[in-house]
This record gives sequence, structure tokens and C-alpha cells, in this order.
Amino acid sequence: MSRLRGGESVASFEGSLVSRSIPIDPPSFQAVLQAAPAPRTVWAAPNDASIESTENDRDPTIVGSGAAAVLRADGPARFERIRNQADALVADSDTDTTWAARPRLFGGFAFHDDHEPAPPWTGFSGAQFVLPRIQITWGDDAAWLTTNAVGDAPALETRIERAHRWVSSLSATGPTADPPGIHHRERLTDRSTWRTAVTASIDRIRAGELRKVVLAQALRATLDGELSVADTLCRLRESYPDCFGFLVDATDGRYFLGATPERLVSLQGRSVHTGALAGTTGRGNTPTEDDRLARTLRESEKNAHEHDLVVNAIREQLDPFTRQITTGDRRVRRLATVQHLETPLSATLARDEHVLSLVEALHPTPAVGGLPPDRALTTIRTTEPFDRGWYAAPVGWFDTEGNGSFAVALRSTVATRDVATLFAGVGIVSDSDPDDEWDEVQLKYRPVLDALQ
Ligand SMILES: C=C(O[C@@H]1C=C(C(=O)O)C=C[C@H]1O)C(=O)O
Repeated sequence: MSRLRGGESVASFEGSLVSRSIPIDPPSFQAVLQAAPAPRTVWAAPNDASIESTENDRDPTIVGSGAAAVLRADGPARFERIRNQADALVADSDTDTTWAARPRLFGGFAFHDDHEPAPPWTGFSGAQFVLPRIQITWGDDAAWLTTNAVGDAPALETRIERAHRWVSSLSATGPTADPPGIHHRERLTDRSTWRTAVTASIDRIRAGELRKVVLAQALRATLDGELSVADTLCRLRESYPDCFGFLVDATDGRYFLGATPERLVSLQGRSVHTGALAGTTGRGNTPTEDDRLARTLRESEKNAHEHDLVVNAIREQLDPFTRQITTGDRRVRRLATVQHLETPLSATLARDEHVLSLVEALHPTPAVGGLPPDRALTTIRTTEPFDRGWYAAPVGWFDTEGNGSFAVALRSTVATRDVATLFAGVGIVSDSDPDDEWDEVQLKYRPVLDALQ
């Protein structure tokens, strides 16, 4: 475990990161996740060929177990503080791993700079990253076992053998329990409060004070049975295979998990992939109705405006870092419960950068914050009657060289064994309709609600 000295920004580790890995027969994702000792971390990459990637940067699926080091930070400087702690940890690191199996730190950040870890976010700092003791990585048709430690290389050789025996002993498919079921739902935002808030934001947009703001709602679901994190994530993976599945364990019986369609940024070497995801409609009951909804979404001026604001802001935020930015074609991204407008963007960095610098520059994009950013964030803070915590904030991983992959933590829940709090939001622009936006929020709760009942 890491030792923190003199406050969170200065980390001192007794030695550097050591890491060993071996190829293994691919075990069952669910069985590993079910059996892995805490804290568990999950990064499940999309199985979507349409997500742009180069040969090398295909994002793998990884389950982490245990903690060889934990980095934490708070406040507006949390991105830089995590970066400094990580630099101290990886200086002189000793790894024998292949590219896919390399050690990574998994975690994320709170949405707001002034995040307080109050319920339901107890245990969640402003930022937390875990270097797992054991990492299982699934690539396209291979898998690896990696063991990580801080300054303890000899013990690693024995640990990797023990971990290998453990993984090999897991049965091919894990047990699948029924979903826990929901016996009570409590809205933290009611319809009339929502109408008032959305109308007030629209008035401010029409008065020229704001251009866009993303307002969210929260829903507290009391569960009938006990939540199984592994089963819930597997159900989300099945229904949303082209989303990013994630799990963050706050180490006190609270988990943040979800399956989000939105990539924030991925960096490999100097190659950057990101995208704008904004503008939403539902799914039809028939293919014809589905296509009609998609066409209406594509042709809607309101959605085009909402979407363009995001594309332009991402381009501006990336501009200082890049030599060249390419904006791909806008398309409709069809998920099980909604359809979104999506534009992929790729760029080449002008110089080497750590992925956390890009994460900090991009968060929050106007897909989840708004424009101008400061006014939108103040509006969110003063309007929403709950703390967003880590919802709509960056979650992902980075490696010892500053490569990494981050998603925007949407379609998610912060949960204990018996209560799950869900969040979902919508972009408000001048011609938004409060009731349509209410309906859109309900659609965005569906991925997690369906996985729970
Ligand atoms: C804020 C959410 O989604 C974001 C808002 C969208 C919109 O307003 O159309 C679409 C996708 C996401 O960028 C959410 O899912 O909670």
C-alpha cells in the first residue's frame, strides 16, 4: 500500500513499481469478477468495430483485484496531484510485461472541483486511482495475468504462481443470480421542480447568459435482494456490448458502476481519439419506426445545435495540444434504449503529453457540463438538489508512460448492497421542452434499472 506523506499531493512509495505478467488461458470474466478479492476494478472496452482504433490501441477488458497502491486527491488540482503521485510511483519501474498486460492505474475523478464525499458518495475522494495487485487482461483472443507490487520483486514470482493457480481453478462460467429487484423508488427531483429548473435555464439561455447547460436528475432505488456487482456488470455488458463498462470500488462497501457510451479521450503515444456524443431520441418498436426516429434526430435543428456546441468545444479544448485534429462524419449511434448523435474526433499531439492533461482539459465537455463552462457549472451546482459525485466525470486508466483511456461516467449508479442511486441528465438549449427532457432522462435511467430488476 502506498504511504502518503505531507498531504495528498506528495506521495512517497517504499520503492518503485514492479510488475510481472504471463499469458494465460482466457478465464470467464464473470467468474474472475465474482471471485476477485477487494478492491475490484473493471474496465470493459467496447466490442464495437466502429469505434476508431489503431492496431495497438484496441482497448482491452481488464479486471483488477486488490491494491498494490492507492492514489487519492481532492480539489481543483486533483488531476495534477494524481499525476505527481503516479510519477513518483512509476519512476524506475521494473516491468517485464507485454503491451496489453502492462500495469495500469484504474480510477476516476469527481465531477465538481469542490466535491465532498457525503452520502451516497461516502468513501469517494475527489480522485482515486488503484494499482491492482492482480490484473487479468482480455485481448482479442488472448489473456494475461499481471501481478504488481511496490518495491517487492522477489515476492512477485511466488505471487504470480499462486494467482495463476487461483485463476485456473475458477469454473468456466460464474454463477448468475437473479437481479436483486427494486422494491421502492424515490425521485430526488420531482416533475414540478424539474419544470421550474429547466424553464429558468431556458430563460437564461434566451437572455444570452448561457448557451447550454446539462441538468441531471437522481433516483434512489431500494433493492429487494442483495446487489451482486459482478452480475449487474455482466448484465450491463450483455445489453450494452459497445459501451465502456466500469467499476470503481470505494473500499467501504460502496461501488460506482455503469456502462457508458461516451468516450472522453484515449491516448496512445501521440495519437488521440475522442468524440462528441450529444442529441438524443428513443428507440422505435419496429425497424421502420427506429429509422424514422433516427432521421428526425439527424434532421433536428435543436439537436444539431446542441451537438455542434460539443464538437466545437472539444476542438477548442484540444487545440493547444495538437498538431492536427480530424473531425469524422456525424452519425447516429443506436443503443438498446436510446439513439444519439455522435461525431468521432481524432488528433495527433504536437508533443508528448500525459493522458491526464487531456482529461483535465476536456472535463467537463458541454455534453455533460455546458457553455460557457463556468456559468454552466454554477448553474448545475445551484440547481441540482443532490451531489453529482463521480457521475458524468472521467473514469478510466493510465499506464506508466502516460497512455490511457477515459470514458464519461454516464448510465451509472453508486450503490451499496441494498441501495442504488442513479443519475441521468440532458442538455438544455433555447428550444428545449421541459417535458420532453424529462422523458429523455427516464430513458437514460433504463440501462441500470433494467440490470437491477
Ligand atoms: C448526461 C447524459 O448524457 C449526455 C447527454 C446527451 C444529450 O443531452 O443528448 C447525450 C449523451 C450524453 O452526452 C446522461 O446520460 O446522463
